[in-house]
Amino acid sequence: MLEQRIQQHFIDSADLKYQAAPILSKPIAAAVQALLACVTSGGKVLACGNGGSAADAQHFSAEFVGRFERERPELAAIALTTDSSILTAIANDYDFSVIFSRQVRALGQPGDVLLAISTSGNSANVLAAIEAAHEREMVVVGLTGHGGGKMSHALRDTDVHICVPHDRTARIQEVHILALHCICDAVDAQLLGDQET
Ligand SMILES: O=C(CO)[C@@H](O)[C@H](O)[C@H](O)[C@H](O)COP(=O)(O)O
Ligand SMILES: [Zn+2]
Repeated sequence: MLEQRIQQHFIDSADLKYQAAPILSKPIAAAVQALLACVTSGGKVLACGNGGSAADAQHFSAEFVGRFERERPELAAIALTTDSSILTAIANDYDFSVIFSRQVRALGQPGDVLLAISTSGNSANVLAAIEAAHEREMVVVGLTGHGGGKMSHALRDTDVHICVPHDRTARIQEVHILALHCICDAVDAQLLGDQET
C-alpha cells in the first residue's frame, strides 16, 4: 500500500514532465538567451523564492558560481535567501514582504537578471522583488505553476515566464528544478559548445 503510494508519486511526476516538455521548452530556451545576454555582458543573476523555492534559488546560484556538469569560467549569481543578518534585519525593521526587494534595489543593475521562483506566483516578497527589478531595468525570469497567479500580471513582455501546467506545489517544484538544470546545461552548451553531455 505504502509502496504503491510512493510509486504513484514517481508516475505522476514523470507524467507531468512528459506533458510539460513541449510546453516549457520555448520559455526555458528564452530564459537561456536572457541569462547568456546577462552574463556575457558582465551582468549577474539575483535569485529568490520561499521554502523549497529558496532552496532552488540557492541550488541554481551554486551551479552558476561553481559549476554544473562541465568545467567553465565562473558565472555571477547571488541567492537573496541566504544572509540571515540581512533577512532578519529587513523583516524585523520593515516587513517580510520586502526581504528580497530591498536586496534587489541594493544590488541590481541594468542588464542583470532576477530569477523569481514561486509555485503559486503569489508570494508578496517575490512580487515585490519583481517590481524592484523592473525599477532597476533588470530582466525577470519567473518560475511558477498554478496558472502563474499574480506573477502573470507582474511580468512584462520582455521578461520570461516558465509556468508549470499543474496545481500541486510539490509537482511544480519537481519541474522547476528540472527547468533550472536544463538552463544550466544549455548555458554551458552555448558557452562551450554542445559536444559533451
Ligand atoms: O517546499 C515546499 C512545499 O513542497 C514549501 O516549503 C513551499 O516552498 C513553501 O510553502 C512556500 O512558502 C510556498 O511559496 P510559493 O511557492 O507559493 O511562492
Ligand atoms: Zn517541498
